[in-house]
Amino acid sequence: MDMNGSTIIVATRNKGKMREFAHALEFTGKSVESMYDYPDVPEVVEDGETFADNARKKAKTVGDLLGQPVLADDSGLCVDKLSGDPGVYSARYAGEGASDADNNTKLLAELEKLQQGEDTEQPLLSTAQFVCHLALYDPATGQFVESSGSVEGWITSEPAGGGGFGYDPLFYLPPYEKTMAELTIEEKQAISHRGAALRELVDKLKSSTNR
Ligand SMILES: O=c1nc[nH]c2c1ncn2[C@H]1C[C@H](O)[C@@H](COP(=O)(O)OP(=O)(O)OP(=O)(O)O)O1
Ligand SMILES: [Mg+2]
Repeated sequence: MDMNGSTIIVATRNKGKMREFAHALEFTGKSVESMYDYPDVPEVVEDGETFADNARKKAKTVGDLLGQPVLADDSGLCVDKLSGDPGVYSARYAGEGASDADNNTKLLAELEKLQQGEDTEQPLLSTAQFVCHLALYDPATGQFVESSGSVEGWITSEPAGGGGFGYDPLFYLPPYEKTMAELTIEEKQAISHRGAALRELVDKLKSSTNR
């Protein structure tokens, strides 16, 4: 994969993801661009059945349009007591155009419904995983380089923290006794699904260019 350009284009409009990519890719010395730098690129319909399908679709659609390598991230939250929901529907769990706050409210409502009738009220409602799939697509070759990562935690009924984005305030990490939203960006990067996927992708790119 030819990544010798001076920019890395990420096919996202999520400002929380953008912050994390800019931070994680700072070491490359390249500028990290998002779809806010390419306002004419249309929204890609995320109709895949898996995170991988959606990540590939976003990278390929935007990469073919711009004629440059493009990185895409498809990610979400899989909650065990909800049989893996919201999964690939995480961004629109509370409906099309839902805000993070709307989605968080919906998630707690669904889990609290399941708790009705239980006499013990405890804040940790279910185990859950954040999952991230990355796809880097080069239109010059039609090739993809892909990676993925996940992190295990609990959904808490007591939201906390102002960092991160999305479901982070509800994602409790017992080893830290904190939610993901209470971690610094460095701490989140070190343990998160996206951090793990990014490290795997960078390793793959390094070993392919050193061959
Ligand atoms: O680290 C995370 N911390 C908290 N929440 C997260 C995280 N990572 C993904 N999530 C949630 C946010 C959104 O509800 C969905 C991603 O949906 P996803 O389609 O991949 O992203 P998006 O629509 O926000 O932006 P875009 O498609 O332009 O990259 O999962
Ligand atoms: Mg999306």
